[in-house]
Amino acid sequence: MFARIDHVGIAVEDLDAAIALYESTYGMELVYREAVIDQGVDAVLLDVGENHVELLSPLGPDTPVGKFLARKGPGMHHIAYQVPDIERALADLKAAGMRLIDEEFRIGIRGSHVAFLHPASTGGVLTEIVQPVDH
Ligand SMILES: CC[C@@H](C(=O)O)C(=O)SCCNC(=O)CCNC(=O)[C@H](O)C(C)(C)COP(=O)(O)OP(=O)(O)OC[C@H]1O[C@@H](n2cnc3c(N)ncnc32)[C@H](O)[C@@H]1OP(=O)(O)O
Ligand SMILES: [Co+2]
Repeated sequence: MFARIDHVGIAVEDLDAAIALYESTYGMELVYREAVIDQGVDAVLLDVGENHVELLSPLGPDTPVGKFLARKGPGMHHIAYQVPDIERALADLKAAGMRLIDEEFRIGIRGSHVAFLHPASTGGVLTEIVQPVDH
């Protein structure tokens, strides 16, 4: 079902400080930045080979990442798998008994089509599926 890991999402308090760590210390290249209002985050993508690290800082306390930071502090927030057909993947995952947060895809970073599975049905890992769009 999953083609590959698309990105790992990491919740941070201070986006610019985190970018400095990943760029200067790890030598990763920042390739994209966007405030994704629908998800309540300011987000960046950094290249790691063919995959990405996605750094996320909340646009407010009552957002998924804002609540996560208040509860757990900074750290790994989600894993995202690439799928070739997100509507098909959502139907298959629902049929397999997975708890979907999103019954239909939403628009994620860089215009990608994204949807989340609830951590209660994934062994505690917030899981995103992503169908990238061509640029
Ligand atoms: C940049 C855009 C996009 C992309 O293109 O890549 C993104 O990645 S956006 C990323 C931010 N958006 C989201 O996370 C959307 C999906 N998340 C949600 O809808 C919610 O966060 C949630 C998972 C449904 C939880 O919301 P809520 O129930 O309101 O939060 P609580 O704080 O009450 O927690 C309930 C329950 O869930 C556990 N939890 C919460 N977040 C995570 C997490 N990231 N990983 C694992 N578990 C998580 C939390 O610990 C609670 O557990 P219990 O205490 O056992 O009930
Ligand atoms: Co993500």
